[in-house]
Amino acid sequence: MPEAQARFVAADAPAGPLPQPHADQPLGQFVPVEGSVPTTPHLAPAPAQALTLPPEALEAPEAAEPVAAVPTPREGDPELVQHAEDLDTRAADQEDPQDPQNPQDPQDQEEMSTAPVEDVRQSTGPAAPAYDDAEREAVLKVMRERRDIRNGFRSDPIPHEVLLRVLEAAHTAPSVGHSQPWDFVVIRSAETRGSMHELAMRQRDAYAKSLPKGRAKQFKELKIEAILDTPVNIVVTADPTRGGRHTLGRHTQPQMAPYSAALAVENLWLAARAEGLGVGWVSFFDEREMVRALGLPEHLEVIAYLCVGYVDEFPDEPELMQAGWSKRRPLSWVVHEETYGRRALPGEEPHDLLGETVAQIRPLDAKALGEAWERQKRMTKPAGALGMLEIISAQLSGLSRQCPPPIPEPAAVAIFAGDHGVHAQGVTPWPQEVTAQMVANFLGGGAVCNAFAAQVGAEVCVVDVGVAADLPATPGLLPRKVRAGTSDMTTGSAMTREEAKQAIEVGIETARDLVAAGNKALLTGEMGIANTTASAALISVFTDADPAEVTGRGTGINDETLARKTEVVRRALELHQPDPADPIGVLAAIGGFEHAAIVGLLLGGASLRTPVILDGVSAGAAALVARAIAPEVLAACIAGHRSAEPGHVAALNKLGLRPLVDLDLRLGEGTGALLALPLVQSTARAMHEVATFDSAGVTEK
Ligand SMILES: Cc1cc2ncn([C@H]3O[C@H](COP(=O)(O)O)[C@@H](O)[C@H]3O)c2cc1C
Ligand SMILES: O=C(O)c1cccnc1
Repeated sequence: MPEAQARFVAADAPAGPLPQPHADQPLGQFVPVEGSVPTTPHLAPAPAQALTLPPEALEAPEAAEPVAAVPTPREGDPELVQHAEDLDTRAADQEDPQDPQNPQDPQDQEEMSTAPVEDVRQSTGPAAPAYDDAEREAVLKVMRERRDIRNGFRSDPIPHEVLLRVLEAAHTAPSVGHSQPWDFVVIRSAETRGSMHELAMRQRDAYAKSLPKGRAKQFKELKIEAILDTPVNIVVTADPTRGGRHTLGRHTQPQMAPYSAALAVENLWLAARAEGLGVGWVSFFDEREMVRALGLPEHLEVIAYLCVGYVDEFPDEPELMQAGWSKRRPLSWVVHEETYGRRALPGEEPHDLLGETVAQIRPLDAKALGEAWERQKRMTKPAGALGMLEIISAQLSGLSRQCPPPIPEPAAVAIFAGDHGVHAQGVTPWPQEVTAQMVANFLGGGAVCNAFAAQVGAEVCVVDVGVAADLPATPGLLPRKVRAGTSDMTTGSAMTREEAKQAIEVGIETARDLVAAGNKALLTGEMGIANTTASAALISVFTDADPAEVTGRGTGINDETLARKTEVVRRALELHQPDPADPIGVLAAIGGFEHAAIVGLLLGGASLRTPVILDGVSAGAAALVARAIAPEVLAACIAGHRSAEPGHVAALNKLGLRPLVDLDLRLGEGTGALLALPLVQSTARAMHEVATFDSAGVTEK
């Protein structure tokens, strides 16, 4: 039996002392038949009892919280998120007076600073005093509790003196060369607000049309402006000519004028919060259209259109977070020590992104898993009738620690693109330029993955992790090139170990970005002419299969080229003698940048407890590498489909993953994963929507 799919076997009880697997009741258990993936479910009669995982794949219920020490949340401070573990939970305290990292007086602060400071004037006497605790807390509180408000405005008028204080606060903002480039146009007339509302509605529609379906559904539920609901609207403009041509600090950075005006907006916003006034910043405007509609001088830039009014309440969290549109990024993701990429919070050692990610990967949660099996039993259907999909829904529950699990929508496919030095060995009939050309095609919406993504409502995110050609900046393209293609693995290492790690980190960061942006499922995709050669080499190492068994026809090659490709794989393995116990070494020797990035996407997804649907042979190869780095990564992995490449079958068998779709696809790009997405979503939806025998009054047998 493949190792990992043995995870999903029948057991007596979902929680408590972990039961032994029932060898004779393999519901949904994936049993490979003579080394090939079965095309029909090998389902035994449905067991009456719950299904669960073997002990090693389970996390004891009491250990459901992260093991690593997480700073305790501070009451009334829901917003700060320092570490990834907190992404979905609560914040940590930065200003705990007991915390030696947060000194109270400047003397301590000096002691905490380890950086050598050169040429600093010798200080005499005490430094200027800080605010006292209550004052500082008030300042931090207003920043924490400022909200962008769209809902719950009241029509109560704003007294002049209140509005004046708010505008005065805005007017004290810092500005480039003290140019004070802002103006504030206070709009109260219903007619003007009506015409602004119309402009915004048009842009809202245009934006909605541009969204993937999975997102558009969510967006439809969102209120994006309160132009008509608020008694006062304020237009904040910037005059880029104010102060004359020699404005200090604007010489090389002309954008400093609008930045300054944006700081005035923030001041206004904070002061408004302190007055109990809600502010909503509407950015659904064509700026020039608004300038004309409001009759503003043409040389002004519009920085903000603000809706201001009293509110029923200030929500604890951003409205977009409450709506599941996005998540807050932890502070630890964004603070770098000395150089970009050396992430460390003050007082902490810089942490390694890969190590940190691996440390956060946990097995499926036993409690949620048990609840899922219980719920499956109570749903109005014969036990086990949803076959493999019951297993997936239980996996989603265990992964998210929630039953029913969140419906994995919206979803995004990350297509990692890279080129391959081994292309020089004549392993594919296609020229290398096709990689870059297909990237352009993905971005233009003309590839198969685009059609499938549109059909299932997923976002397409293209990442250049190693394309040979320089790619022009294009919306939707993430430029993350580690190097312009790997080296030829038959003559040396494809990548250095450092490059392989860098590409893994690209994948981790892609997972972080997509999950923080609100995606609830990630899909793997790739583009790289010759990458099936690297996939075959990786799979051979991790499955111990002979290159002849796992090297396939890729884009479609004749027997002669297949024989050459197989020999190329064999030669590379002989040259490097890769050691599967050193997965990053293997990846560096014979992998591709896109394989490494997929490894990172899998690890990143697992660390964020977000399901990752695997596509074809390159994803299978990458999953083998990821599993060798962190075995529990499989908790997040769902095999989307089975590709026609023989290596893919070997990889899935070794991983113990059973594919959801089996249609002889041999394309890549994420196409197989995209086709599987609705199946994964359906199973979660069933958990939410299907009635139980009790609730529907259906008699049980
Ligand atoms: C037009 C075209 C579109 C593709 N889309 C995905 N692939 C797929 O084929 C390539 C790997 O096959 P091999 O190892 O044989 O070169 C990868 O780019 C993979 O994504 C394509 C290949 C081509 C030619
Ligand atoms: O199935 C795949 O993943 C595949 C097959 C051929 C070429 N590229 C990818």
